[in-house]
Amino acid sequence: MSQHTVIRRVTAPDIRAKKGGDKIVSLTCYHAHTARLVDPHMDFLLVGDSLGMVMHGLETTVPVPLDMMIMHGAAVVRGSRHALVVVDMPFGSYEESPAVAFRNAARIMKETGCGAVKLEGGARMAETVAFLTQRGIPVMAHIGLTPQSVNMMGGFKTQGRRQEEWAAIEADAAAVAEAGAFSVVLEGMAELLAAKITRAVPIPTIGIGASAECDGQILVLEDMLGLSPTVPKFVKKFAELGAAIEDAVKDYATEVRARQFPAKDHVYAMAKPADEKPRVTKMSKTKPN
Ligand SMILES: Nc1nc(=O)c2c([nH]1)NC[C@@H]1CN(c3ccc(C(=O)N[C@@H](CCC(=O)O)C(=O)O)cc3)CN21
Ligand SMILES: CC(C)C(=O)C(=O)O
Ligand SMILES: [Mg+2]
Repeated sequence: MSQHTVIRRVTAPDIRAKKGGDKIVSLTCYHAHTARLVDPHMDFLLVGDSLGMVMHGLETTVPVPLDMMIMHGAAVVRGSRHALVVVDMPFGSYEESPAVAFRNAARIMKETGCGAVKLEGGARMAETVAFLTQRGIPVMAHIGLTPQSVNMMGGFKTQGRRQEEWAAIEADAAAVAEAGAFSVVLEGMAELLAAKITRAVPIPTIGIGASAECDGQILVLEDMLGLSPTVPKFVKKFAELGAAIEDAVKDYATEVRARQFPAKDHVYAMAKPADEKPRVTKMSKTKPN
């Protein structure tokens, strides 16, 4: 074998094949440097439209433009090499018709190099899911709490906590599976409903606020790292990076004001007269990619 082992990226069919097997693990990822760190440990990376809220300070995902998804999607593809990259289709880029959805999904695939797209909606989007998958675009569906419908739901509200809501959500899951989605995100729904859907559909379910009964799990990276100012109840913080960043920033400010930084190690001396070649300054690398 050569020194550089060729790593084949995870594909949408690889994820599909995990139904009922090993857990599928994923996180959202919005840019290249976090992708590099997260990628080796994930089955897929989602460039979620939550990036509009998390990275750009928007109040909902509704205003997120297609170009924003493409710019961050391309960065995540460049920063990763193992995991499947899935890019969210933003509000307004796919609902109008299957043809519009195909045009925009194709742009996302061509301009980012991602391996699949995700869109929100169940039965009402099934025709579009079929249209895209029949034309070469793997689709992850997303049902339950669908944040792009926040203005119809009257807030980010947990779904399926009353039995009478179940039939419609179960029908959504069945419809996107039948239409050819390779997996489906179940967001913000009662545990018993997520369990029932996971048993019923032939494609893997990816839970967020939907219990451990799903075939896989996803969280927003910044939420589990402790970087988001507020998080939904379903988030567990695996680190407190917000506090760590604040500590580092305070230390920097203190040292600059105390004239302790920059110190000797951080400054350039004059070139010696004998030096002919101009010196090339390289940024130090912490880890080879
Ligand atoms: N940072 C971040 N994390 C997310 O998980 C996330 C986003 N942003 N933006 C897009 C959607 C919106 N999401 C949200 C946002 C808020 C709640 C929330 O406040 N839930 C309430 C329960 C509300 C109810 O059931 O009535 C909670 O207490 O957790 C849930 C999901 C999930 N997604
Ligand atoms: C929360 C996940 C599933 C998502 O759609 C996003 O981050 O936009
Ligand atoms: Mg999303």
